[in-house]
Amino acid sequence: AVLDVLTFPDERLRTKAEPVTEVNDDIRKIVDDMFETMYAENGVGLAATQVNIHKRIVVIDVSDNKEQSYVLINPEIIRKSDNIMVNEEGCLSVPTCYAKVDRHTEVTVKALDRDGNSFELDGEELLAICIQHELDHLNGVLFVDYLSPLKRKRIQAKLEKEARLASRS
Ligand SMILES: O=C(O)C[C@@H](Cc1ccccc1)C(=O)SCC(=O)c1ccccc1
Ligand SMILES: [Zn+2]
Repeated sequence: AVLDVLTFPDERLRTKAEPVTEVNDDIRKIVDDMFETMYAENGVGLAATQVNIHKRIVVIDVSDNKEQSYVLINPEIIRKSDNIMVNEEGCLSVPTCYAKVDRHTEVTVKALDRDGNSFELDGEELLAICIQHELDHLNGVLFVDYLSPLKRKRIQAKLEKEARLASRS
């Protein structure tokens, strides 16, 4: 099922997700729903926090033919490059807003897959950015937190105004 994505400044996006204790069919159903939601929203990643499920689960597919998808359960970054790159980021939970964010150019993440097997994934460029962006979500961190308070306020005001207008129509 396509799930509802929480939007900033919804406080539930600030929840710290809990580790998954057992990778079972319930977890696999959440993973399937998260992929369906991510593809429906044209995202390249999605964290369970964004669909109000506070478990450490992330789905990613940065491929352009939807052939290279990853499931990251209880993900941890175990290596990251010293060099940093700046990219304009968006977020399915902060619609219509984009801003420059610093990220490590390369990261290695250790996680469990959908069968509960441990694996390591080495990401560069967009995959590295996405891994860092999604793991932030699991810790209640949004890319707008890296901006100046003034910029963050402007984004909050813009989204709250859009939400008011949307609720009236
Ligand atoms: O809100 C999310 O977590 C999804 C978000 C993750 C993200 C990945 C990489 C950079 C910034 C944010 C997105 O998928 S936003 C859509 C997007 O960034 C993108 C879509 C198509 C091609 C390339 C990037
Ligand atoms: Zn996001």
